[in-house]
Amino acid sequence: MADLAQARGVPFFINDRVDVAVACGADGVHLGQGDLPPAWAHGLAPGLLVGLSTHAPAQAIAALAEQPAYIAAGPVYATPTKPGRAPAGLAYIRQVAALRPHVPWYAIGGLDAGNMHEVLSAGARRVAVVRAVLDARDPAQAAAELCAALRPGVGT
Ligand SMILES: Cc1ncc(COP(=O)(O)OP(=O)(O)O)c(N)n1
Ligand SMILES: Cc1nc(C(=O)O)sc1CCOP(=O)(O)O
Repeated sequence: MADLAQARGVPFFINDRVDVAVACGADGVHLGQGDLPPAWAHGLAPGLLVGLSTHAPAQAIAALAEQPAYIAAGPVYATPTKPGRAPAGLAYIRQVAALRPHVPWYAIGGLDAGNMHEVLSAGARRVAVVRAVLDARDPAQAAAELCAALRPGVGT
């Protein structure tokens, strides 16, 4: 996977596991609130990029102080991919946008081409999705529709 991503110029992140990220030559590791603290990841693997999940304004502020490569903000909507996790809502997206993060940030959770305009209106410019692509009958078509919804007017 690392080789495939590198050949296409796509950053390759491993979820949760710093050791696996280092072992496979990944560009970075994604850490949730219950995972290894980001400072530990930086200490254990100084060259490794670190992405961070956040679910509330205080977490976003703390995450942005940890030299992240990016942060994720969500879940915007309740999603079966994260059962039991309370939605942070569009209000949280507005709050993160108001922080004017100095690194890329991604809205996540319950997003698809049909509701993309809502997170765009709330200030997000990047999104991460699971079901919108993985559950689609035609994942390539679904990805193209997401790109079109994310950048209205581009390519039309
Ligand atoms: C951008 C992005 N967000 C979330 C994840 C994975 O998150 P997960 O480990 O399922 O949950 P958290 O504990 O991080 O909230 C990811 N890989 N990338
Ligand atoms: C992996 C993940 N992280 C979230 C967070 O809020 O940090 S929500 C989420 C699930 C996203 O899946 P779907 O696009 O199917 O809703």
